[in-house]
Amino acid sequence: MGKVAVIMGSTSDMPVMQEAIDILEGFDIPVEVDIVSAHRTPEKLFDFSKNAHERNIKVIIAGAGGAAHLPGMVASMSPLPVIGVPVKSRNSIDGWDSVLSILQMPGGVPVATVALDGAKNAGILAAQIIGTADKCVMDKILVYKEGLKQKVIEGAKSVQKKK
Ligand SMILES: Nc1c(C(=O)O)ncn1[C@@H]1O[C@H](COP(=O)(O)O)[C@@H](O)[C@H]1O
Repeated sequence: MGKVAVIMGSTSDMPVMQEAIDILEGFDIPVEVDIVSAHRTPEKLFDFSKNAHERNIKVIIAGAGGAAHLPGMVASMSPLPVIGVPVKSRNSIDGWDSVLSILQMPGGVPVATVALDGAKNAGILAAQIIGTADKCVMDKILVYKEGLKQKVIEGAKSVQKKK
């Protein structure tokens, strides 16, 4: 099965990005985790982006805060789908700096951007992409979605009883 790479600009992003890792591990998808910064480790960014598709990585999740150039720069150099996670870092402008840096990509270089601190959805989206070529993962996603539905149905029942 193909791997998902979860990269982030700093170790300080880890509490947010861990949610993507947890989701992927829950679906038994192999995950590779690393710290890569467009600003601070540009050579590593170049090497990672140019070679990821040769290492059985199928999707890249990239999270960063502030002037979050990491996801877009990875997308500029890699042929793989890139999911961007805007992280609300310390000293951020309420997270808007990160959201807009990741979301507003020029035509031709897409980054699938999730919500602010939305690493959980990034993990689910990556799993769904892997699931298109792996029936085992697809079955687990169907079970996951059924679980979401049942939770709402049970929640509705408990509210109705209280009426
Ligand atoms: N946005 C970027 C990039 C990048 O885009 O390459 N590298 C680090 N950062 C971000 O800087 C914030 C503060 O980092 P520190 O906590 O290390 O000072 C983090 O949210 C990180 O993602």
